[in-house]
Amino acid sequence: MTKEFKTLDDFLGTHFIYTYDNGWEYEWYAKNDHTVDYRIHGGMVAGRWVKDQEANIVMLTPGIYKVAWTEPTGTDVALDFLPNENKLNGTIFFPKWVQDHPEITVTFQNEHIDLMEQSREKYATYPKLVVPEFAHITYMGDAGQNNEDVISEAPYSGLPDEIRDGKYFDENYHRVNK
Ligand SMILES: C=Cc1ccc(O)cc1
Repeated sequence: MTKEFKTLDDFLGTHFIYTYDNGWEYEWYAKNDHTVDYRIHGGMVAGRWVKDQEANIVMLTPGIYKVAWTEPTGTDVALDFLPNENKLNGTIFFPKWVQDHPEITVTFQNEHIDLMEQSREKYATYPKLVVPEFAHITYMGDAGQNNEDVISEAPYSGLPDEIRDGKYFDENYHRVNK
């Protein structure tokens, strides 16, 4: 993808893969102006995936976007995307229990919201683990808004490469071999 990002509409519907400087690899989709989907390929909670997370999404100035949300786990996230420079800055604020029991969160969260809410009550919130990192964007795709094929299955080894190699989506940004 080579377009220059100027407006909020340029950002909405964009699908990203990026690697944080700490090595954590994330895949994230601006599904619409208030919703995000994502999949985690590397890092403390690799294997986790989420659809239809409500988020606040704004353009700060042409081509620079801020996204923030709070999760059922109690994890808070703030991302600043500079897609024209292939980079972003993200800060993740993990409650202590996610650091202590990451395996509880490594699932398709949408089917386990009750477990996330029970766990955030049962275990410790503090001290939080704050992870502020820059990331390098390794893939950008124009998926269009509300495309349910973008994040539609659990992460697996090699998936980011399939996407980057153009083997995962067809010309209409639908998943191949579905
Ligand atoms: C905890 C979720 C999350 C999703 C995307 C990202 O870049 C950082 C955190």
